[in-house]
Amino acid sequence: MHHFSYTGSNLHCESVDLAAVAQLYGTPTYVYSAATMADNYNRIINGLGDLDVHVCYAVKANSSIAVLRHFANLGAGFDLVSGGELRRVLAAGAGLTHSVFAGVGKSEAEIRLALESGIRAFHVESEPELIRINHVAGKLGVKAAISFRINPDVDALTHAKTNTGKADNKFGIPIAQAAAAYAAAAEYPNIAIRGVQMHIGSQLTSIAPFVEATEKLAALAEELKARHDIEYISVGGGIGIVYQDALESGASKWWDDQPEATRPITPESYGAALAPILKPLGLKVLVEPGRFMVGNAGVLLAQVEYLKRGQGKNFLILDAGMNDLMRPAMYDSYHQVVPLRRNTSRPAITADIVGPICETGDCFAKDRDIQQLGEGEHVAFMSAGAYGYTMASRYNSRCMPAEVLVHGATFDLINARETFDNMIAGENIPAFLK
Ligand SMILES: Cc1ncc(COP(=O)(O)O)c(C=O)c1O
Ligand SMILES: N[C@@H](CCCC[NH3+])C(=O)O
Repeated sequence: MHHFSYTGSNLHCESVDLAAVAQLYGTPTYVYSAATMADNYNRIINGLGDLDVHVCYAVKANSSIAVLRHFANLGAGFDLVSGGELRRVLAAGAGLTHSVFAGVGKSEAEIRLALESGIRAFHVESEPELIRINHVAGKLGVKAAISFRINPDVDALTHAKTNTGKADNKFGIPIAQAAAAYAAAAEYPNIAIRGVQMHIGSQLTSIAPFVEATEKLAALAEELKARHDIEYISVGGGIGIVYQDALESGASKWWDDQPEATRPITPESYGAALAPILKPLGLKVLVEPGRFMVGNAGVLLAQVEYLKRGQGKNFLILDAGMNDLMRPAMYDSYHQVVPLRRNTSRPAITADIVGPICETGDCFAKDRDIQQLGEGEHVAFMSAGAYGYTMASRYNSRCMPAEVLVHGATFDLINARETFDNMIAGENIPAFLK
């Protein structure tokens, strides 16, 4: 259940009129609902209720420091993939006792920072990485806790760019080599084995790949338990969310109407399918959801610059571009676009919804039916809370957008819009050019 709906003709987030946010802070601006994030966290916990479960929220989905603080307050740990994410979690005032560090290219500096900050475990993706972690831990005089990320060679049946658990993906140790990798790890003096981990892909809309991969990982964990100190099994993230008609889909009815292949997984169906496989292991269970926790908890507000009437084509030109919300350009992703002020007496138009960037790919939607809108009016991109701001860039020398967090009837600016001065600061002209 998300907390975005029309009250009268105005789109609200919780009890806040989003037009008021756009008015006060301008656009493009991301707006997040604290209540939706809390609901999502609780649904994951309850969905897996039967297990000794800990949520490691995948920071890459939305790394705003206020959002991290919110999840830390709810009891979550974090799934990190860089020193930058680690520093943001510390800046949020959270410890790393329940946090894990993933990624195929951990640098020596990142490993050192994670060890010094008390990371719970590294999720190791190759033998050279293990050697490096052992080396850095030795220099610091500590033992590094590790789990291997296992590549189970399962097709997640998602977009080719978000499949991560097939043999030809760069991620993880092939499952056939796992037992040998653990045996080798046990010989390193500065390494302590803690568990097994996988992550097969993102935006999964079918439960079957989760089940297949979890069965493979659970069998491996069972085998390893006899020889190693296996404390937990981490099943990664990947739970898909609703993008199509997101605004009407607060209730579960929408999911039930969908054909099996496109029906997003619910935490309840996910828990019901995985718990019987995981429970007999008697291990702690980690989950690393990113998108599910924040995706439907955020929107991107944008303003109409122009309605351009082209040759047999309308273009609704916004002040948000692909640099602000990259998903449509990168994955052809669908985001519902709705007016902040709904006016049913207005005619509908069919238009390409585009941004100001000098790229043909700067197109959010092709031939989309939308209420006619003019200069200065506002729209919201639904389901933009995950991989929105975190994938934004300054392309075309545009400033990073603002971020706002709604809590009931109040809202706070949690990240101010970048200024031109800020964007330029730090660069300099070398002497030979002066
Ligand atoms: C290791 C790991 N865990 C968790 C996630 C979060 O995935 P999602 O946002 O699909 O839940 C990712 C990103 O795909 C990941 O690489
Ligand atoms: N960033 C992607 C998904 C990849 C998740 C990280 N491995 C998205 O916007 O949907």
